[in-house]
Amino acid sequence: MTARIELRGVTKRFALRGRRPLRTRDARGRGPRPDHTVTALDTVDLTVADGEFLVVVGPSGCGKSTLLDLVGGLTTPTEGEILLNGAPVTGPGTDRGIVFQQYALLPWRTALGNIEFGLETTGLPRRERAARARDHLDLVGLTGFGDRHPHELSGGMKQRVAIARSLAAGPDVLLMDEPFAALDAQTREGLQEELLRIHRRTGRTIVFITHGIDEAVLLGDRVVVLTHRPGRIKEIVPVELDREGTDAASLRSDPEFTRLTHRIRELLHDEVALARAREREELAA
Ligand SMILES: Nc1ncnc2c1ncn2[C@@H]1O[C@H](COP(=O)(O)OP(=O)(O)OP(=O)(O)O)[C@@H](O)[C@H]1O
Repeated sequence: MTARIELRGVTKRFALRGRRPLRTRDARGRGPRPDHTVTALDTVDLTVADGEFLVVVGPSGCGKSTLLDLVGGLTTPTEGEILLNGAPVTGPGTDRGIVFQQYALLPWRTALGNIEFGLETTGLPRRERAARARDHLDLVGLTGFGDRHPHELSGGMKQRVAIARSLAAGPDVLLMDEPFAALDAQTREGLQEELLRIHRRTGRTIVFITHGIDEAVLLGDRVVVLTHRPGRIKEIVPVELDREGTDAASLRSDPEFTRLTHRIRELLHDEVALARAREREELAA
């Protein structure tokens, strides 16, 4: 297995500036004591293989977005290190594309213009940029919509443009933070299939965050289940479904699909309850 991304003992703590300290217990349960930091992630070790589709699930506030931001170089670990292609991550780079829940498209630019935007810092000649943007518009199934502005596109189309923009810059890794969460169920299902197709065609490494257990099993080669905060790896569930030539509806009716969703739901159940209890404790403190 060639490692594309490696997290080694990654801990991330945030300072609670201008906020009441949390009252936390130490690892032995001693306390609670006032704590002026919040530990989002605690000693996370994780390797993502080249070309892998890795999905991360966990209760709200357990550090999923933090994990993605760290790999994206938008923030730095408090302890530990993150390697991309064997080299430490020191900041953002065109080798990683990020897609958020909100499309973050430029409203004054067309779909093609938005895709090209990601290429403007690459030094590619203009004509090549235009050709590459068009290829990626086709890749996400938006041929013919290149001249539309974001307000003329549906939510699903906007997210396709955002995915195309991220892919056009030729990243090794696509980081996706709940990219389909704001979409209606039908659009989401369409985009899930589209993303699987794109993954097959491009062989890119994808790290994908979701709250959807179905979505996790449908898309992931492995599903990482995080504990409640501070996020630690609770379990990594391998998904061995034969997706080749199978549509999402057939996959969903596969008994193995049901077994896997059940397993992940079980793993999450206690963590969600513990996360809620912690929220209540912190509010009351
Ligand atoms: N910049 C920051 N400053 C202080 N605390 C932060 C900061 N960013 C995140 N946190 C805290 O770190 C913890 C993890 O946040 P994060 O957004 O990574 O969780 P998440 O699992 O993505 O949550 P959700 O599922 O609700 O999106 C939370 O308690 C959050 O309040």
